[in-house]
Amino acid sequence: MSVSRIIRLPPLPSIRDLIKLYKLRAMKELSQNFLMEPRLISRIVRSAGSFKDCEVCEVGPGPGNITRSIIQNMPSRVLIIEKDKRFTPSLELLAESSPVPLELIFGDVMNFNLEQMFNEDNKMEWEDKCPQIHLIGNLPFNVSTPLIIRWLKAISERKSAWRYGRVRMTLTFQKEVAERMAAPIMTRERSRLSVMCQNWCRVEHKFNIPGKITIILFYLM
Ligand SMILES: C[S@@+](CC[C@H](N)C(=O)[O-])C[C@H]1O[C@@H](n2cnc3c(N)ncnc32)[C@H](O)[C@@H]1O
Repeated sequence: MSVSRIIRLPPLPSIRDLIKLYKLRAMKELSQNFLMEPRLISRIVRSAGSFKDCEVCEVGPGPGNITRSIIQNMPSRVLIIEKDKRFTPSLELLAESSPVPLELIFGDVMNFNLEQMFNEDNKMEWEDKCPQIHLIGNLPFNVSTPLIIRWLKAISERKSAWRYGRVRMTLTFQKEVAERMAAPIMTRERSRLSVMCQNWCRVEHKFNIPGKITIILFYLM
């Protein structure tokens, strides 16, 4: 007998319907832009690897489209950090129907310390295997680059989420920025950003999304 590896969510209105119902227009001034294609969303989540029994923290869930797919991949717990309170009803609805604990935090991820956010039982020694914790997010470009620089500093100090060990991250970046992050030595794209990222992480370019977005998985060295 084959066992399904995807959790089925109870029937929920589609994200498209929720956006209409709660008038969640993407605000261009906040660089908001929602991914609507289910196959693309599930490809992003799959590219992060297995979430089974992991604590997953998603930054910038918006109406919750990536969040739904994360939940379906059987994590032990999901934390979401969102700046824009307009998404409250849509995210609360998802939290109510989620078969795994889903905790909403409203705030700016740039001011957020992930030091106490995860289960102490998931803590690993740095040299040991990666902990069952994953960070994921499709953030606006004006946030994702300063955020990764901030997180690289936290990694170097083994602070914030990296107090729990070599926590993996799957994030989206503007294509040109991603190319610089992943650039091998002696290439045109090689830059200070390449050195900073690759000093601390194994940078894996996963795939490009039409519209100049690139998915990058960071494994820590
Ligand atoms: C590009 S949209 C992506 C929405 C959704 N995850 C998707 O992929 O369709 C970025 C999301 O990040 C949120 N956001 C932007 N800046 C943020 C910040 N500093 N802290 C937390 N969330 C932020 C926005 O409100 C928005 O919901």
